[in-house]
Amino acid sequence: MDLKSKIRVIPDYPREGISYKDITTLLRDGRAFRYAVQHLAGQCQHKEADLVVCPKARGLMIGAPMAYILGTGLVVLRKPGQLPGEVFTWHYDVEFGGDALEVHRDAIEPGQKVLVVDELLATGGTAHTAIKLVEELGGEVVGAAFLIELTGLGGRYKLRHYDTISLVQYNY
Ligand SMILES: O=P(O)(O)OC[C@H]1O[C@H](OP(=O)(O)OP(=O)(O)O)[C@H](O)[C@@H]1O
Ligand SMILES: Nc1ncnc2[nH]cnc12
Repeated sequence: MDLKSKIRVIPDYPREGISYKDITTLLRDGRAFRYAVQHLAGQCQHKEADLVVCPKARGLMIGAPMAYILGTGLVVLRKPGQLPGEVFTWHYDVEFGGDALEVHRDAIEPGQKVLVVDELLATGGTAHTAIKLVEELGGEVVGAAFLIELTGLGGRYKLRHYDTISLVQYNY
């Protein structure tokens, strides 16, 4: 299936110069959604991860069904102030500006094998933060998987010490 044809590209959103990759058009197409998640999960099966860890909002849209297919647990990284338990916080920069993510301190057991999943890899700031949070808690990152990769923004280099896969690539 041509997944690229299911993703809507919106120029100059959320601000001038950003070419926004809108996955809502893929998500509302049942066949495309299932195909994308099954294919990404298929490429990660051999990792034998214990957990999928994904950043809030759009990462969860891909990470949750991936975890379901892989039979792993699911840990969600949230914006500050949205997790009720004791948290660990990490600040980072993204294509659209700065941000921070939090994880529950007891969400990952030392030695657990973790697959980081997000819908899109751009600068790699978000995924790198996810990796740092996992490692801070003693987890072992066995790979990073993305639906979309923007190849011109250096994300893959930022994650160069980790096995990184993506289903659909754009230069920018
Ligand atoms: O590689 P990066 O430069 O870090 O960019 C990629 C991140 O940007 C988007 O998240 P966003 O912060 O817009 O949040 P959302 O998922 O909550 O919409 C996207 O979902 C990735 O997590
Ligand atoms: N160009 C882009 N399109 C959609 N989501 C993004 N997150 C970071 N960069 C993005």
